Amino acid sequence: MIKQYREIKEKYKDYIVFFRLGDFYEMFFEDAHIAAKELEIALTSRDPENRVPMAGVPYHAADQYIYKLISKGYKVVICEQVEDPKKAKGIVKREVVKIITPGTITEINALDEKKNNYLVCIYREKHNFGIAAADLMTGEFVTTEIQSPYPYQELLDELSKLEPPECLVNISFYNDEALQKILKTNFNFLLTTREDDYFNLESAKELLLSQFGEEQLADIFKKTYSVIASGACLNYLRETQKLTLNHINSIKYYERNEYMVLDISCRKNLELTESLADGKRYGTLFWVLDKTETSMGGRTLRKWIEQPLIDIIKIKERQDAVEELYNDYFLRQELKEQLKNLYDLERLTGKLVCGNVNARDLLAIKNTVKYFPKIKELLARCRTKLLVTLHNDLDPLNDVYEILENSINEDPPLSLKEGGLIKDGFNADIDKLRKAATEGKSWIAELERKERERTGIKSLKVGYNKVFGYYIEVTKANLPLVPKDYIRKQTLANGERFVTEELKEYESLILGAEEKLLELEYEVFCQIREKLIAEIPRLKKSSQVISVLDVLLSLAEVAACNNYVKPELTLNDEIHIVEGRHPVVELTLKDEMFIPNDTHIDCKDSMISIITGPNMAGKSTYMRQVALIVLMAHIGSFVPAKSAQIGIVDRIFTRIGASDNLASGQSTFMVEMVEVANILKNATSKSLLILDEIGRGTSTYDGLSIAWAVIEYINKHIRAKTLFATHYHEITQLKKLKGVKNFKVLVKERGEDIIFLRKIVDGEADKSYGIQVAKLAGLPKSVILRAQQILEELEQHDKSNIQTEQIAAAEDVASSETQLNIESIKNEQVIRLIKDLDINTITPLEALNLLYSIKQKLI
Ligand SMILES: Nc1ncnc2c1ncn2[C@@H]1O[C@H](COP(=O)(O)OP(=O)(O)OP(=O)(O)O)[C@@H](O)[C@H]1O
Repeated sequence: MIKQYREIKEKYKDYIVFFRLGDFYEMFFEDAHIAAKELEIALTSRDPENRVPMAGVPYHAADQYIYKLISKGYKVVICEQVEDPKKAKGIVKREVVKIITPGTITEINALDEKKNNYLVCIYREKHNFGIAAADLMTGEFVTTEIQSPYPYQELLDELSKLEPPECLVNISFYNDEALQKILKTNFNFLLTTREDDYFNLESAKELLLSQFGEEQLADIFKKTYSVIASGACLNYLRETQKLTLNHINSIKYYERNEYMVLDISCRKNLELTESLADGKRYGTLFWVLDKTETSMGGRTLRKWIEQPLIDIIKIKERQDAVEELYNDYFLRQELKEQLKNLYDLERLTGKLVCGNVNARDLLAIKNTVKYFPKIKELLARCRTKLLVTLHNDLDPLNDVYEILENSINEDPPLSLKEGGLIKDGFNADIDKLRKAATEGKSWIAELERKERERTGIKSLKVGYNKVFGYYIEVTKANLPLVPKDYIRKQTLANGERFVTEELKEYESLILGAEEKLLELEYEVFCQIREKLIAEIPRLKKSSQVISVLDVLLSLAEVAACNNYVKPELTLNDEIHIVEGRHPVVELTLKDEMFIPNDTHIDCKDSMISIITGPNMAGKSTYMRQVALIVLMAHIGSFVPAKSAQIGIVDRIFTRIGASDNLASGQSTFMVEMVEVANILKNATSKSLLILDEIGRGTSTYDGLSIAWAVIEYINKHIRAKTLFATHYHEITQLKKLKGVKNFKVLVKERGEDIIFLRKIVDGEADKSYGIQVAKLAGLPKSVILRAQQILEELEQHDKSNIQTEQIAAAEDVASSETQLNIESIKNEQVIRLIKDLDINTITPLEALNLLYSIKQKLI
């Protein structure tokens, strides 16, 4: 066994080998050490001398252990026991049946159902990147390309959208240390590498053709880098997956400019799907908007949030559908009631194609499609375009329901080899077998009764032995009564044994019934599965309809529960929000009421809002709220406001807070500047910029100058709608520029304390109130007092500096006088030199030297 293990390990060096042994998976040597440490399980040994360290996990609980290892970046190979045909019966060998890496997890139950699990493949050639992403569970396969002089940022943006657990890259890409560092510091995925020749255009084309067919590929084949990445991605899947990849049957090329661009820091800062605090869902926009009933709806909503639309027509279609569901309370609740019953049809369909569905999965499919006719009936009441399309596209799948309803047992076992899968009445042979197996004995008793009656032999009995099987025994005295159709089998001392055609037929049924029943049930199950596989395109289409419907219902429900309003979308580059609120903060505030605020920005007179105000006043909340409202409007959602007019925005950029990125070797300030540089490089007049305290990571004057220059640059060159929060009060002087306006957050002073009013009004703040905020935060009294003292001294110092400046200015005047005195001194020295001069005796050389000396004195 250890020999087999070593052989497999030799081939799969970087993997943890799960070796099946009866009811356990065992791991040996180094794998055992890793498993014991990472899974917190006991490390034992296989032999008494402790030479073979071993760790084991139970077979039925293996999923969760595998998931734990995979989420820590390990790769796993599963080996199952199979009979070795070359060896004597009973001897088993182990075969690799599955390779699991973070991007190719297919059946792990512990996975987040509301998240796609992509294997992403990146092919890089100079500044060109091909990206392909496959989700094995849903069968989704998408690809795109990046070709730009500044591709790193765009690559990061794309990856942050896909959030893959594993990335396959070509080796020369991997060898680029700078890029590798950027990837490693920004993401937590497993980087898998393959040699460059793995990324080959010609073999990629061949592979793609065999997977997707010519029709789908005509346009994609024009995108060389996409083709190479897609081919390598597919190759890797084939390499790692023993199961079929038939469910990956469509490929989509997406243009990145179909969606609003949200860069990586924007996704993080706005806490779209993961909170800044702990990476969890609580406190994010997704958390607020997710009232979906199905996992597939949850995944779709997540995608909508991560990819807001920019096509106003498509957004309005979504909005109108949300509005209809918002207005019709009863329809909404009735539809939600239906959706509550549905299973994850998208993933079930994925499993179906992989060929690894069990009877319970088929039952789940049946119990999902069962509700489709009712959902379709409810949708028939809708009038808006998108809901009408959903109604038309929803296939009620009555035939699929019928097949499953008639065939699959209500409570089938997990295993496909234990029987109990198929309902009575579906297949006559199964019925017979089952009857024979379960009712064999009573059938024999019944036969005995029937034969006694027919022959009139009261002592006739049906018996069984291993040599002849079932027989009819008649005593000597009764032999004349034996009917003609009895076939003699054996003569005994006091009687004879017979068989009949009917008995022989039933005997074979009874004897092999159990075994045959299991075989036949499995066969019939496979036939039903094949029938369903043929219906996969219909199943897929309907699950897409349900996902979209679920999201629309969720958006309508959230809008109704949280008092949102339908924003008016425009193409006029203006944003007007009346009484806007932060969708997350308003739900998480405990003791305070959320104070709404207005926003009016455009590309002309109100292009840049400079917002000043004390710490904790609500500047960041306000700016994030504007960005979130704009983003929500672009996904088709209603927004937390009294009214809103939102002009279509191509990108939202945020630079918020100082996030240390020590692992990348970059200081806080450096990170900040890289982000600002990215914004200035990529923002357009259609973008929304949220800039919070730019420049605070360096000395006051440097920071102030940078902030100042950035605003001037945006105002002059980019002309993007901008919200700019700052503590540098000097910046407010920029209001003299056309398009720049000052706002402040109101606070009220009460004695030494301040009260936050959270209201944004025109004008500039006059004070920072930093010490009052520190006091609120609970800094020791002595520290607060000392801080106040220092502040006073500094302010005093500032005042005396001003006085010093005045004195200095006066001294300037004085020094100009001093300069005059020096002139006269110099003149005196020159006069003394000339006074001793005798014009008759001086040689030409002496005259020259004297002239030089005079010059020296005068300069
Ligand atoms: N409009 C509002 N209504 C009610 N509470 C609010 C509002 N805005 C902000 N808050 C509360 O005030 C807290 C601080 O707000 P925020 O972080 O936006 O302040 P800030 O001005 O950006 O502070 P700093 O300058 O220190 O970063 C928030 O966590 C929130 O609890």
